[in-house]
Amino acid sequence: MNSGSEVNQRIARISAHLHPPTIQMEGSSVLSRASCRAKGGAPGFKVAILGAAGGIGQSLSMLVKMNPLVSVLHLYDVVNAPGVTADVSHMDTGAVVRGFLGQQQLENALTGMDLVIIPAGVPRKPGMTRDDLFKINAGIVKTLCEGVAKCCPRAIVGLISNPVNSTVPIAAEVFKKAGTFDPKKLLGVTTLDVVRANTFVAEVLGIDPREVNVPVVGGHAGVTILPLLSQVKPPCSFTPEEINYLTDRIQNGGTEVVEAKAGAGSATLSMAYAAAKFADACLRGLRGDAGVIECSFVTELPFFATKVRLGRTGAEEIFPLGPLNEYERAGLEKAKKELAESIQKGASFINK
Ligand SMILES: NC(=O)C1=CN([C@@H]2O[C@H](COP(=O)(O)OP(=O)(O)OC[C@H]3O[C@@H](n4cnc5c(N)ncnc54)[C@H](O)[C@@H]3O)[C@@H](O)[C@H]2O)C=CC1
Ligand SMILES: O=C([O-])CC(=O)C(=O)O
Repeated sequence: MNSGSEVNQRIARISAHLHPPTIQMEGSSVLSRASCRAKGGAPGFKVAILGAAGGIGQSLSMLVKMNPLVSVLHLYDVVNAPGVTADVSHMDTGAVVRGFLGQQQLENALTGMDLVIIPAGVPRKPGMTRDDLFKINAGIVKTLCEGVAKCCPRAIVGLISNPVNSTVPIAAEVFKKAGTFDPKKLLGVTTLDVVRANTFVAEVLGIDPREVNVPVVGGHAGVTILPLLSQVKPPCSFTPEEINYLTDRIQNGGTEVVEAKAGAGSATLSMAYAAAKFADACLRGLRGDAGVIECSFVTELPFFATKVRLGRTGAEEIFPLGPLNEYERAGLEKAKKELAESIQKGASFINK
């Protein structure tokens, strides 16, 4: 007969096999990475996602884990990081995944990163504007960017947290204060506006969205989102009704999702897809690929989403808007006015 303690020991041994310690949570006592032969270190880039357990963060973590350019993926959140890390780490793709939970692990999450994507923060509910999120998200972005300034000041930062028109200026001021500001490295993620514009234009034209490229400039809220329908590729023309319909749908795409979700948040899946595209473009730029061109909210001009060329040092070239028609020029004036207020609001949050 086995004694009770022998049985317990056998159960412990068996369960150690059933639950091998592969969840690489920072500071976890059950970890024994040292006992594994894999040491990481494969060629590739190191990417951190801050807010990885959220609606965007989870899908984005999965998509970034699938990117062959990524060798190390750090998943940070203030809740549920262990679960998401365990889950994503079982995918048989190259990137080594490590999880980080809570503020005391932020610095370890950020150290050595090449690219930091930030979808941390609260999303909208029906009836809210993106600006209504400022109160909560401004402080979250400030804290996370202070971490970036301290631990990976040379990383490219892709800011998703809303209101982007104000959170990017907040990040810029945090980096300026820390003496680490590099305008090439700070980008607001507006890719979802381009993704939506491509989809809606393709629908109107009856063509494949993968063949369409719509530049969307300005900012990321309402009238500040300015699709340049006169510069669509492949070249095409629209009726005035089509232009009104498309401009309105692209500018209000976020609200369309918020209302359809009826209180359960805002766009997460299409946003994760867009952010994964954005991250891939940044990494191709860092690798030195030629001709990586994306629309993104940059801090020069100052603060404006426009076409940029991504390279080894970030947004290396900012393209002019190109010829605008009268409709677009009027839209630009409206966008500039609202943008100026949002930028000012973000900057003065830091320089109060
Ligand atoms: N730029 C864009 O095009 C888009 C931006 N967004 C914005 O992205 C943000 C996130 O949206 P969802 O993922 O749907 O929200 P969510 O609520 O599902 O997830 C947010 C995550 O952030 C985490 N978080 C909160 N405070 C944090 C902190 N101090 N440090 C680290 N993580 C923290 C939460 O624990 C949560 O897991 C929102 O502000 C939303 O408005 C959403 C869609 C598109
Ligand atoms: O609309 C929102 O609140 C989320 C967002 O930025 C978008 O979907 O474009």
